[in-house]
Amino acid sequence: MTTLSVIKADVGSLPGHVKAPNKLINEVDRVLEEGKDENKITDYYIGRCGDDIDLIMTHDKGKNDSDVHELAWNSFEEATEKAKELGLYGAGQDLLSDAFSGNVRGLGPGSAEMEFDERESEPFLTFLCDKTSPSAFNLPLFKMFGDPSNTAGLVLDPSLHEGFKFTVQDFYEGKKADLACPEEMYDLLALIGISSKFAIEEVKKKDGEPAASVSTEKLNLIAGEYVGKDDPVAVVRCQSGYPAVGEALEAFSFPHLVPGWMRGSHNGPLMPVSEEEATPTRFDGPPRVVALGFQLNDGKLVGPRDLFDDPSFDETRKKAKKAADYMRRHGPFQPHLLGEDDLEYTTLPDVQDKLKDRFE
Ligand SMILES: O=P(O)(O)OC[C@H]1O[C@](O)(COP(=O)(O)O)[C@@H](O)[C@@H]1O
Ligand SMILES: [Mg+2]
Repeated sequence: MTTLSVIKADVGSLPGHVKAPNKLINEVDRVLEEGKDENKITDYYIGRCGDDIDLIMTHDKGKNDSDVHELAWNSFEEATEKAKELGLYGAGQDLLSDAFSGNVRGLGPGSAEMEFDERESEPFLTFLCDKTSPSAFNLPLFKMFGDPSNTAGLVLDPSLHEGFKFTVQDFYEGKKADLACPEEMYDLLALIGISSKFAIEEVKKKDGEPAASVSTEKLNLIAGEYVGKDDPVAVVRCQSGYPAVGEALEAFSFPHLVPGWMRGSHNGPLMPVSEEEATPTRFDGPPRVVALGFQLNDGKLVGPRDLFDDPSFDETRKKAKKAADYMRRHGPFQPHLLGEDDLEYTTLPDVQDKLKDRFE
């Protein structure tokens, strides 16, 4: 069996929250290379989206393996030291604990993992986001795995025709439910449309084979205060029984509104960009998503191909820029400003606290 572990964290960037510089990537690279030499992991690629560093790792140790998670944690710690040395902004921001214990879950970094027997040919995609929340994947994952107007294979290909199972997480209650699509599509949509409360955590085939996995850690809920956005990652298997690469990418052709952007407090369009252009600038955004495509070959990573680095996504980017203009015109008003539930873990309640006594 091969395990795919994508573990990410923001441990410092420049200037402000724009981009994790190469000097941090070099630190992470050194630690992962050592881990590879010591057979802790089989292979790795270091991706980047804005101020977030995304470790795409393969191994045979299963999900939540403490050696693999510790390796990721150590690499982020080394990068934090470098960030401090360079005086970068937000050095060590997502390392919410002083020490590693067992697994990165609950300690700050986000992780999306899946374990499977490699098919004869195993294409998969990783989607890396900045300035948004895990629920940003609700709409595109529904489109990929549940919507025949996006994924033609759901209608045309007998190996997809059965549909998929979605695991939905209520991130305030910490509980999960499995819903089958197409049978329970309306129930599924009744939940995942509420992006302030529910996030898709996994998608599986009806026989339980993994299809997609999302990092659903909510940093603010872990820390109990605003400590930056969760900036999630997702892994999606493609072809032969799964959405084709182009069907998975098509789900991002509409720049839908997602929570995040400036101060994690605004709705804005999710803009698909190349790794090179994953540098959120305007109003710290708009929120970005990068798509890296790989083939797995006996646990080794072949690739990546930077998939949104393509003119067919120019119109989406244009639309995102128009939507960004339109949303910005609302200034501090909703619906540009997030709904009340989402704002609870931002810095706004501190301001509102001061005004409590003014109400009679
Ligand atoms: O100035 P501070 O305290 O870092 O907080 C504001 C910053 O937080 C952010 O929301 C952080 O974004 P990230 O989650 O990508 O780190 C930025 O938009 C904003 O500049
Ligand atoms: Mg970020």
